[in-house]
Parts: sequence; structure tokens; C-alpha cells
Amino acid sequence: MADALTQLGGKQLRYSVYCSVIGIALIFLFALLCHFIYNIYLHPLAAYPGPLLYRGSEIPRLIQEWRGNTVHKWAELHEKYGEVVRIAPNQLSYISVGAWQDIYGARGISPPEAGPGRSKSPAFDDAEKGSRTKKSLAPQQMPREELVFPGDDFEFFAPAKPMISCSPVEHARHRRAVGPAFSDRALRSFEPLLLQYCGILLDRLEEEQQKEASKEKGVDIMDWFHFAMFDITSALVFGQPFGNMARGAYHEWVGRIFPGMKLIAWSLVVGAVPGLGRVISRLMPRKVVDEARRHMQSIVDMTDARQRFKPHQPDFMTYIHHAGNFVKENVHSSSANCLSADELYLNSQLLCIAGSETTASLLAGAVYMLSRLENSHHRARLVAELQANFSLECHITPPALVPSRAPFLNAVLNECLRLYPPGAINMPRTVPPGGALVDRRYVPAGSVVGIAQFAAYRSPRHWVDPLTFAPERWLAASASSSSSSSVVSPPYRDYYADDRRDVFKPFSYGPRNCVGQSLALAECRLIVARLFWRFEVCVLPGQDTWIRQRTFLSWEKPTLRVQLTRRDHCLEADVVPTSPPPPPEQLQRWVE
Ligand code: HEM
Repeated sequence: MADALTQLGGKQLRYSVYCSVIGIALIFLFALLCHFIYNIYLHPLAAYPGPLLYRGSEIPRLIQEWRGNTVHKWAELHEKYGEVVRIAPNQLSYISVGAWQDIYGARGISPPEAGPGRSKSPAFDDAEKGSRTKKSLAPQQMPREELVFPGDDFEFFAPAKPMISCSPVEHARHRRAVGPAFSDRALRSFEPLLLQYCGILLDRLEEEQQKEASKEKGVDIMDWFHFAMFDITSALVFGQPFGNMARGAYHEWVGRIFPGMKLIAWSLVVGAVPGLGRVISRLMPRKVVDEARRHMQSIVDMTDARQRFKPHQPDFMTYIHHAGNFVKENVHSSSANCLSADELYLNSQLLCIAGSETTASLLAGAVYMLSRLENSHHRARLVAELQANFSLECHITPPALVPSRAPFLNAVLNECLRLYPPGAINMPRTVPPGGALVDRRYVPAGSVVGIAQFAAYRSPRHWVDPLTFAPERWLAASASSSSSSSVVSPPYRDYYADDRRDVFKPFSYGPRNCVGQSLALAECRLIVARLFWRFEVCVLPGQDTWIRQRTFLSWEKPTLRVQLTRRDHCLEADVVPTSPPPPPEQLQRWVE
């Protein structure tokens, strides 16, 4: 009897536990449903178009981020829904020309436009007042979206931030401190270093190609572009290279970058789910956290080591203003122009990654595009331009490759940046208090907005034959903007006349645009020109889908196998500079 009663009591208890769990789950689902319905019908962004699930819930966007599929998905959605798409309840993606100025421009908040059917929003009055009062404190720009990492384990040197994610006021100081390293004078002084590393890259590629194993398998030029660009940038940041090219393998620090990017991208997805971030951070294996700490410690060691010696040629640190290794305060006044030690470490890491990953993408994109069978006439035209201009490889220098002197080379690079932009993911900004007009429509404060470069550059709304690799479209641009019409044949000029070239800003725009643009272009022009001058480059079969890549902060680039054959014209030629490079003050300009 007692047993039966206990059994009955146990059953009842289990029953009431089940009921409570089901009840809580139902309440939770009901709350989610209400939130979904609110997002669809009542949210301030309710009037913006987009797929139902994306408008109602954050989950579909997070799934795309997790899968590394955002750039392709946003391109698909823009084709379906137009120039602005609501990709999450609180987030808008744009591909229109006007959005560049409104989101990234120095005046993040545009003046309201009076016009038919466009009433001035009361919220906009606040925005205008706000912008007037704040003007004296900071240049008006939309702040970057605050990224949420799970836990504090990956927030090294907090509260210091690197220039790419600091507040608008701090950002101006960072740019003043770092800017001199990218001045015309500084860039000219880096020329000997670029020539030296470009020479090493080509020689090492040639050695690799001659190895028995490479006869069939070819050379993985993707790895070699990574080796070279991380070597160049580390030589510029730390005064000495990582030594990837010398070793023919990744330096330990560089090797951690690629899985690290994926981990950061996934951490941001996890961090975006309320509550989940904390849980995951507690469960995060200590090994991962220790690895991240070691990674950051290497940056500190390399940056500190650079302060103790003077490299034999100028580098970024020759020009960057910083407050010395042990000064961590007193640099935060808005009129200062130097970095604290922590900021220097964070910016060293930023420069190292931003300066290498992106250029390696552009170089690989150029090799892939030019080597495709259907583009062989473009490759022939590039080689013809190089052969007409240069009889020796050592004559190919950054000043000799500016657009006015090597128009087709520059057109090729532009076309690669269009079809395969290294900064492909949306660069998110948060609309400041008071709201903003983006592309002539009001967007409330707190919304996240950004341009989808990949989608914008492949949209038939903006480009004639958008998916065709056609460097001529850029020659048409230069022909119409200059008096010289001899560089382009008339049919091209007419055919691509409707291209919206003003939407093309692969280095972004405004106060937070790419500080390394001129350096990046000089590096890529030099390497592509010398590579195609010296070698016939042939991508091995079976790699047609190489360009269909996922993105985890940057492109996840697979191997790219090529065969390199030295051209006849340089069998006998002198490919090594015979005289030492001239001193920097005698070098010509290579920024136009
Ligand atoms: C083809 C090569 C490159 C491309 C396409 C590119 C593109 C970009 C883009 C789109 C941004 C804006 C990112 C954002 O707002 O979220 C950016 C920022 C930046 N880039 Fe580049 N970049 C390239 C090469 C370089 C190089 C060579 C360096 C330096 C060595 C560099 C250093 C930076 C830095 C420091 C920032 C942050 C600027 C700031 O926040 O003020 N980049 N880049």
C-alpha cells in the first residue's frame, strides 16, 4: 500500500514537472512568436523589404554568418528585393551609390531632403540638433557596430581598442598617429623593401616550380602570396619579416591567423545570442584561451623588440607617433596625436593582418581571373603592355606602374577588386542617436546599416554584364575622364558607359576608409606586373570554382595551383637589379 502511494506520488510529481516544462516552453515560444510578429509589423524598420524570416528573427542571419555564406546570400537577396534589404530585424544592407556617403561619409547624418512625399521626421530634428552640438567634439561619423565576444577572455588590453573598432573621437587620434606611415614620403621610402621582397617571391616561386613534385602538382601560389604579404607587412610593422618565404612555410603566428578568423567569426555569432555567450565562454577549453593569449603576447614581444633596434631601412614605426612602451595614459586627449602602448600593440596586429590578408586575396584573384581560358586575350594584352614598357624586369618599379603609365594593369586590378573584393563582408555601422537619412529614407537610431560590396559590384542594376571579367570598362572610365582617347577603342566606351563606377569603393570611404590603399595598390601592381612579365602563369585544371568561397571576416581561400613557365624574353635577361636601389629622396612618386 505504502509502495503504491509512493508510486502514485512519484507519478504525480513527474507529471507536474512535465507540465511545468511544457508550460515554460509554450510561454517561451509564445514570447518568441509575439516578438516575431512585432518585428514584422510594428518594428521601426517594418517598412523595409526583406524575406519574412529575416525580418522577423535574428536567427537566419546568424545561420548565414555561421556558415560563412553572408556575401552570397546578401547578393541573392539584393537581386530579389532591391537596393536596400532588411537582413535581420534591426539590420539593413545597401548596394546603392548614395548609401556610401550616408553611412561611411564624414557627415554620417545627412541633412533631411525636402521633397514631394518626404516629410521631415520629428526624430530628424533631434538628429540635426545632436549633430550640431556634437560637431565640436568629434567629426560626425557613424560608429562601428559594437562587436560582442562571449566573455572577456578575448578582450585583450581593454579598454584600449585598435583603430578599426574604436570610437569616432579616439579614431581621429589613431589616424593622426598612424597616418604619417602612409604619407607619400613614407611610401616612397618603402620602395626598396618592396622591390627586395617581390624579387624574393619570384625567385622562390621559380625554385618551387623546378622541384620534381611541382611538375605535375604545380605550385600553390595562394600559400606563396600569403607568405610574401605577411613577410612584407611584418617587415614594415616589426622591422623584420616573419620569414615565411625563407622557410617555405608559415611562421607560427601567421599559421594561427586563418583558424583564428573562423573562431572569431563564430564567437561573434555566439556572442550575439543573449545569454549563450556567457555559457560558451565558461565551457571554452582553456587551451583555446591560452593559445589566444600566446598569440597576443607574440605581438607584444615583437612590437617591444622593434622599439629596441633601428632597422636598416624605414618601416611603419619610423613614422608612427606613439607614447613609448611604458606610457599607458595621458594620450587620450582629443588633440593628442599618439598611441598608448596597448593601442600600439593592437594596431600592430591590425596592420599586420589587414595589410596582408587583403593584398593576398587581390593577388590570387588576379591570377585566377587572368589565367582563365576565356580571359586569355586579357592576359595577352597585359603582357603586351608590360613588354612594350619594360625591357628588363628591374625597370618595373612602383612609379612606372601608376594608371597613366600602365593603364591596362590598373584596369585588371580594378576589375579583380570588383568581382572579388577583399573587404567583401558588410562593414556594419550603428545609426547614432536621433536617427539618420540613408539613401533618402529615415533610419531610426540603433539600427545597424552597411554596404554589401560583393552584391553591389555584381549587381545588374549597376554594371553592364556584371559577371563578365572586362578590364576595358575601367579604360573607358579613364578615357572619359582624361583627354587621351587613344587607350580605348570606341565600342568599349559606349558599351560600358552605363556602369555605375561611383558605387565601386573597395577601400571603403570616409574617415574610416583604408589607410593602406596606396601601399596595397603599389604592392599588387608590382607583384602582378613582375609575375606576368617573368612567367607564363597557368592555373591547373579542376579549379574553376575556386572563386566560390565562404567568408569568415575575410575570404576563406583554398589552394590555387599554377604552373609557371619562364618566358622566352627573360631567359637571358637581367631579372635582378644590377645597381642598388636609389636613396628614398631620389625615388619618384608612385601615388597618383
Ligand atoms: C587590396 C588591399 C586592401 C583592401 C581591399 C582593403 C580594404 C579595406 C577596407 C574596405 C577597410 C574598411 C574596413 C571597415 O570599415 O570595416 C579597410 C580598413 C583598413 N585597412 Fe585596408 N585594405 C587593403 C589593404 C590594406 C593594407 C596594405 C593596409 C596596411 C598595411 C591596410 C590597413 C587598413 C587599416 C589599418 C584599416 C582600418 C582603418 C581605420 O579604421 O581607420 N589595408 N581596408
